[in-house]
Amino acid sequence: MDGLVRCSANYVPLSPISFLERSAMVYRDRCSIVYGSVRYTWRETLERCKRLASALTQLGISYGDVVAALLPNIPALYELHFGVPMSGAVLLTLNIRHDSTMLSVLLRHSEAKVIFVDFQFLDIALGAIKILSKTSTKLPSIILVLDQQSMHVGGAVSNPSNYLEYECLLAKGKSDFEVRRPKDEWDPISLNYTSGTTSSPKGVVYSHRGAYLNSLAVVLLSDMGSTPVYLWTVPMFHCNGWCFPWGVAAQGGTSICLRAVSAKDIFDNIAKYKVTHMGGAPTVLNIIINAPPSDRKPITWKVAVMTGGAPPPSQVLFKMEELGFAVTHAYGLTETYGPATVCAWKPEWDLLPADTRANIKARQGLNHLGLEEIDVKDVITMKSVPPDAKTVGEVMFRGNTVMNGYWKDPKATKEAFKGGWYRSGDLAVKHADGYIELKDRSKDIIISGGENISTIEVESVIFRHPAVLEAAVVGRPDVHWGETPCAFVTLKSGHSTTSEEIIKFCRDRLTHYMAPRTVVFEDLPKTSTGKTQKFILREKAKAMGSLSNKTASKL
Ligand SMILES: Nc1ncnc2c1ncn2[C@@H]1O[C@H](COP(=O)(O)OP(=O)(O)OP(=O)(O)O)[C@@H](O)[C@H]1O
Repeated sequence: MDGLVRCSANYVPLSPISFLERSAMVYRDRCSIVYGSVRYTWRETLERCKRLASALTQLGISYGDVVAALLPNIPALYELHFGVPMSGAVLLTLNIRHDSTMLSVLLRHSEAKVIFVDFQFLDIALGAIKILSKTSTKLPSIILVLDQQSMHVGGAVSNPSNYLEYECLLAKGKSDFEVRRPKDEWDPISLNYTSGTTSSPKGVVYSHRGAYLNSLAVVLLSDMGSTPVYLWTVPMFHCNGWCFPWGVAAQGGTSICLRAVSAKDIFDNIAKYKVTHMGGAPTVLNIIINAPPSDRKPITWKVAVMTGGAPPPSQVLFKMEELGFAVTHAYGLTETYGPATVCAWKPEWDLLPADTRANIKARQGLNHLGLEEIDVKDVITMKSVPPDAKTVGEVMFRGNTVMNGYWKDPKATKEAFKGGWYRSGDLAVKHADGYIELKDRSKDIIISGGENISTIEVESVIFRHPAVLEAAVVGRPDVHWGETPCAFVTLKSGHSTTSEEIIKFCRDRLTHYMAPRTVVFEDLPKTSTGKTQKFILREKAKAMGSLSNKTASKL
């Protein structure tokens, strides 16, 4: 249209940096971060983040450089979510459960210039740098985070090799540093490697714009008003803590940081700080509902919990509500900045029986406000599947909260966006109300005698058995059926059962071909983001050999 202009008065690149700047004005003397006896206000957090950004530029960090962090959920990691982008750089949050070899692969691939290392993980980081040094001369500089709080609690923490220490680095920075804003809102703000559940981790690039939009979307979908109290039970290294470091800042909330997560810590901190919001994969919910009575404290106000990252069994949702938590179910991938859908709750469902409500809530729902569209499509024709709750297709996403692409991997990026949609690799059905329900990851689905078996469906039935703590189902190769369902089950402490009983329990509730034919009792291997590593279980099932060789092929 004639006469209209895009200029600095009406167009500013979106960036979550502005959330912090605003909160430092609006909520200046309110508490931003609590970590044991450490406390900051929003004014102090802005000042510390500016000092951090300034100090990084003094180290030679500039636009587009990667700055890595190997830190648990402590204040430094929260500050890096702002300080690094304020220096123009890209934040890479590394999984603290990686070993030196994996870390060296990610540091090489990302070309990180600096790495912030928690004192607990220094040996792992040094191991990674040693491996890197065999093939590269460009090694990241280490900034050691000594963590004052753990020094108080744990006693001796030293800095033997005199690495530059985090607080000393901040002291060198200027508090009046002029923040480097993104030149374009599509500029990268962070780099997140996927969990590596199904293959090697892939480097996913988030933009300032996407981070801004997803942060506001998670605030809205979790009903977060101003000044929430957020308990950090989601790892900030996973999809930037589902965008909550930025989202909580937008609302001037207080972050309660935790170095590690246990049932006791969760209940104690909820009670002590009157927590209003938290999040976690279904494994975290499982920790809560199975907490020993001595660790529990009554929940007498609404604590909103967002769950996602893996399918939450309806039984787990049911028990959480019984304890008084208000659970929101979201679904997404690293490639969608974490949460991308929400099982948006409708008031009329409140009147339904509790188990029906839990079944409804176990569905993954529809796109949140920040995402343009989600669909379940036939991968060949790209047509939407009918909303019949039966036809399975692939979940696909389109919108402003889908990644920019994979870091230094144009081929994989092109492949992921084939057909104009981001292809998730997840299989789902669509219900009559449009809500989607995940059935499996395409790599996990079992095909037995030509029939598809949703492992999520079988697992949710096993979960209902009173002795079962956790369950994962994989395909066991079979000469006759192709595959048969094989369940790996962890029992609750003090409980016992048999394979036959679990099989019968499933056969009473599922069509026979879906019920497991093998049951193994053991602890499930997990990624640090709480996902079961099914590839390890598949290897175990493969090693067992075919059942049909040994028994008559009768389902
Ligand atoms: N609410 C949910 N319900 C069911 N599954 C979920 C939910 N949220 C996430 N997931 C699963 O987690 C996957 C995304 O995981 P993430 O991006 O952390 O890494 P990953 O896919 O496990 O790792 P990799 O791609 O390296 O194998 C989704 O594709 C989906 O299978």
